Parts: sequence; structure tokens; C-alpha cells
Amino acid sequence: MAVVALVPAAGRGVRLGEKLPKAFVELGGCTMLARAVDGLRKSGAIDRVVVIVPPELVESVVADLGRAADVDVVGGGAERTDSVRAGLSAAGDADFVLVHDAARALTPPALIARVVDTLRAGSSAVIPVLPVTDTIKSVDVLGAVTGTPLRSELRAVQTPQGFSTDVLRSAYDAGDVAATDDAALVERLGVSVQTIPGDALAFKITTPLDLVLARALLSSETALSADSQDGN
Ligand SMILES: Nc1ccn([C@@H]2O[C@H](COP(=O)(O)OP(=O)(O)OP(=O)(O)O)[C@@H](O)[C@H]2O)c(=O)n1
Ligand SMILES: C[C@](O)(CO)[C@H](O)COP(=O)(O)O
Repeated sequence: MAVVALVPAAGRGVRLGEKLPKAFVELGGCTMLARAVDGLRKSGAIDRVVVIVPPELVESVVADLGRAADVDVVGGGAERTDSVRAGLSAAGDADFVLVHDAARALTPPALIARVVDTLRAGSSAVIPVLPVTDTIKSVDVLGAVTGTPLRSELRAVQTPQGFSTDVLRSAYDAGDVAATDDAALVERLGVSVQTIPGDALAFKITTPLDLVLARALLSSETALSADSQDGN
């Protein structure tokens, strides 16, 4: 059963505020993108990787990462879902696809392997999650609180998110709907999405503070060699 990982890396990284598109920012001697691809390889669970990069960078990424036989490079789109859609069209006849943000560059390979194991065990859609530690409020456009969802029922969602390829293709074929993750599109089909424990190290590098944390973790071997963090 072949597994292809799609790595959306075509974002601009506006919130990070670096000069380069975020996936190409240096993190411990290589780019975030190269580190994310390395983690996928180290999981031992992935057959091929499709990286989705800003269209103007396709050529240079092909010359770099794309020389490896197990990596394909395609151009992305304006929204994350446009980029995933482009990657999906290059996934070929894979049985399973993982969608994994380049921005989650420190994701432990063991978490990636657990997502694939859960797919192989029969789930059609799998997402790693962590309990939420802050209280979450909903608010209206003026900032007034409209509700307080029960925290025990909330989870923070990470990547890689894993799917049977047919299921993810059906979700994307169902229309061009805005969504901040791929599982949301699958939920709209009525397909059950299974959660598994995520890992604190799979955090998304979004802001300058996240980048400081990622660089500090890379200089602290113990933090990164720990098996699992907070993944209950
Ligand atoms: N049009 C887009 C937007 C995002 N992504 C990718 O999706 C992942 C998660 O997105 P995010 O962390 O929000 O990255 P950016 O969109 O680059 O961040 P920002 O919103 O701050 O610009 C990243 O690996 C990003 O490169 C993508 O491939 N194509
Ligand atoms: C897919 C995701 O990483 C799950 O948490 C997240 O929704 C991506 O959101 P972003 O706004 O593109 O960072």
C-alpha cells in the first residue's frame, strides 16, 4: 500500500515576517522544507514526497530537493487548499496521502509513522491532536464574547493529516470551499475523522517567537530526542 506525503510549502510566511517565503527560512543549517522532508523520510513510512512551493521557486527546488528519486516538486496556489489540490494531482495512484505543513519542521518521525499505522489499521482519515490549554472564546465582529465552548471537547490540530487517497480526492472534488485544514473538507463528506495523540514538537512555526523556540530546541539535543511530548 503506497503512501505519498504532500508538503505544502507555498505560503509567504507573512506572520513570520522574514524576507524569504517561510519554508525557505534557515533552521539549524537547512531550510524548514528540507527538515520537514527529512522527518518524513526518517519515519520509514513514506514512499514518495510531493513538495508544493511558490511557482517562481519550482526550478530552484527541483535543482535542490527534486534531484532525489523520491521527491517531486510542483507549484502551489494562493490559498493552502489550492496548494494541496496541486499536490494531490501529482500523488498518482498512492493508496494513502499525508498532508504535512513544511512549517511543522520539527515533527517527530514517530508521529508520522503513527498516522500511517492508523491508516493501515483501517481509518480513512487521521489527524494528530493535542488538548487545548487556554480557554477559548467565540467573539463577534466588535470583539464581544458570544460563547465559551467546553474546553474538554476542544483539540488543537496538527499535521501530518492522513487520508485514503480516494477520500481526500472526493473531498477536494466536492467543491472549492474555504477550510483551514484538510480534515474539515473530509468532515463535510460525512466521513469519520479519527484523532490520535499529537506531539508538542509538531508545533507550527508561525510567528517570530515560534522560530526562536524551534532554533533553541535544535540546539538542545535532549528536547528533540525525547520520544513524545504532551501527546495524550
Ligand atoms: N498558499 C499557501 C499557503 C500556505 N501553504 C503552506 O501551508 C503550511 C501552513 O501554512 P502557514 O503556516 O499559515 O504558512 P503561511 O501561509 O506561509 O503563513 P502566513 O499566513 O503567516 O503567511 C505552510 O507550510 C505553508 O507554506 C501553502 O502551501 N500554500
Ligand atoms: C493545517 C493546520 O496546520 C492544522 O492546524 C492549520 O490549520 C494551517 O493553518 P494556517 O493558517 O495555514 O497556518
